[in-house]
Amino acid sequence: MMKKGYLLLESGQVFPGIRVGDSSSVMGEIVFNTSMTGYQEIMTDPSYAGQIMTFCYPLIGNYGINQQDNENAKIQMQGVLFSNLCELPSHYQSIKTVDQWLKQSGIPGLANIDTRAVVKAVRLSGTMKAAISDSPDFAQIDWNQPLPQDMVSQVSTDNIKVYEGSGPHVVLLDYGYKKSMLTALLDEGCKVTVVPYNTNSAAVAALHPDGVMLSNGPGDPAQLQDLFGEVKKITSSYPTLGICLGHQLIALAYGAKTGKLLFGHRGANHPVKEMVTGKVWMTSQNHSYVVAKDSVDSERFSISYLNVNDGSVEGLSHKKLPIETVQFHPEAHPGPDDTHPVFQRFIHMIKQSKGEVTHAVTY
Ligand SMILES: NC(=O)CC[C@H](N)C(=O)O
Repeated sequence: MMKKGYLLLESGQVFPGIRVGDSSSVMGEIVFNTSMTGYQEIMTDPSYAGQIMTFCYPLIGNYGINQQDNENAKIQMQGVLFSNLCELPSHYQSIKTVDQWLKQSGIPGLANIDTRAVVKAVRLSGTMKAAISDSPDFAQIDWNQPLPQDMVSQVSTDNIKVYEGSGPHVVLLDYGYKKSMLTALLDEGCKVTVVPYNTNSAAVAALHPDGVMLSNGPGDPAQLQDLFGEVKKITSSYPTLGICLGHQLIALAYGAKTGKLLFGHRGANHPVKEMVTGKVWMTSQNHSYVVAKDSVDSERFSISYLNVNDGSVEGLSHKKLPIETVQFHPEAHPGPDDTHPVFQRFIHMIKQSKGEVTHAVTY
């Protein structure tokens, strides 16, 4: 029998639904994603740790869950909200339903939620605390309870992992990396060494990298200030690519500030303008925080990409050192991979620094 459940928002609204997945009650920060495809990739993106995620697209689960599309071994989000969740998927690669997967993973969800109304509430009040509960009683929730903190240490790897390749050696600092970032580097022939998020500059140097990449990850980048000093040392020593949280950390390490958007950018069609060419690319995004434009030291960095919708900073380029950063996700999954050349230009930058190529990067 279908069991009732409720989504409660800190702003006071209560939305009835049907319990799916695990039967636990949770609190998290409510966010929404507008992608029309890629629910398995979204649900396994570690940057959602601590959050309750709302799927705007009304039909989820139709092609089931397969063995290929996970971006991380686990679902890291606190909970998930659906409008219409498919119970009978149809796809030759499907091995289970979304509901079965959530149950096995211990993650609670709600289906039959009026997700359009939820998204309108979040757009109005911003990301806020939310709870998934068996009861609609607002007073039973301890709204003062702090949201999960220090999530990067929970989603990062504990040990070093090496992926062989014949090309440049890239050390990937793992703040909760998506598998597709690793795959993008391996597809370009790189050897990749994945290291824990708090690996210091001496330990990175001992691995003799040709370049370093700083991954995406959950939470507020400004709370990771203990890492800024080492991030600055590492990134000033090797050609660097920073993606999403990695981009934010590099900006902070060089003295810029970050702020929080009202409800963030989460979806697969966020337009960004590449400043060098004037071209607009469609990008995949998942973030709440942004680098404050006025805080960027223009002597050192140029803004390489801007968001077309709200003018926010989407990328930085160091004027002297080989450091490139992007707020969007060039690895896609889900979403368009039109910005995959970001990885190719990173590798070009590595080859330039080794003297293997002399011509300038092409756009
Ligand atoms: N995908 C990411 O790396 C997200 C970065 C950061 N947690 C934010 O929300 O802005």
